[in-house]
Amino acid sequence: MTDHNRPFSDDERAGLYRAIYERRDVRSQFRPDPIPADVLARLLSAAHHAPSVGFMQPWDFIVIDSTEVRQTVLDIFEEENRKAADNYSGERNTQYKSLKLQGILDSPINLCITCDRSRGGTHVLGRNSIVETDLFSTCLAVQNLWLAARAEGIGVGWVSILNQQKLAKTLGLPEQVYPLAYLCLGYVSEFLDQPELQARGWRTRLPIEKLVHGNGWGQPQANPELKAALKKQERN
Ligand SMILES: Cc1cc2c(cc1C)N(C[C@H](O)[C@H](O)[C@H](O)COP(=O)(O)O)c1[nH]c(=O)[nH]c(=O)c1N2
Repeated sequence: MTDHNRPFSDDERAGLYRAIYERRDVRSQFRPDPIPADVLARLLSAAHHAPSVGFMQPWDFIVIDSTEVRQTVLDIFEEENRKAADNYSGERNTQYKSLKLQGILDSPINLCITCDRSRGGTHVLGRNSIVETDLFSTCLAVQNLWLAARAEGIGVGWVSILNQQKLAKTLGLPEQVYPLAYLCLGYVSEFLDQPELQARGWRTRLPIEKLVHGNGWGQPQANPELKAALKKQERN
């Protein structure tokens, strides 16, 4: 057996699940200390090893440390966030406005992960019927980076309350390049033990057994062993 085919040890497996369950979207707990270049390089490499349709690798990574650029993005956020608040009225509006939904200037690095929709030419293997597969692939790069960051003790916060055209212009993106994820990265004072939105009473995690169906939408999952095992998996 070659080395890379060896089974994961119990500790290795536990480490992977720990990163998955203890990963958090971070906005309030960033510390300003810089991320060393070799650590950032490991995160970017983890992202670059995500699966992609037809091995398209449609992503680019724009590493932003300029305060000026980050301030411009924060201004875009503030404008969009004011509009977003209008979706709620009464107590929910007050609650929405009390949420911190970005850490653009609190974090030392912002990272825009883009998707070049034309990479790989006019036809990419596997992207014949579902053209959005390039976007899906780029999301997987985001998740790889997010999990690797957690293992490195680095928090990541995704900021999507942004006008994409204004963001693209700020970053000088070519026409065919889509700003898929705007992320804030930095070491943190703590990782919360549950999603911040749940801790703040906005929304709770849905029970997994309600989300696992049988052989079609809405059909009950009949396997009692799976049902019992899912129940055991429930956590914050
Ligand atoms: C595509 C996308 C976009 C956003 C997010 C996530 C994703 C996947 N999330 C983070 C989101 O609120 C968070 O993931 C959930 O609340 C669950 O919390 P944990 O990630 O488990 O901590 C997020 N958070 C935030 O404060 N501002 C934002 O604009 C966004 N936007």
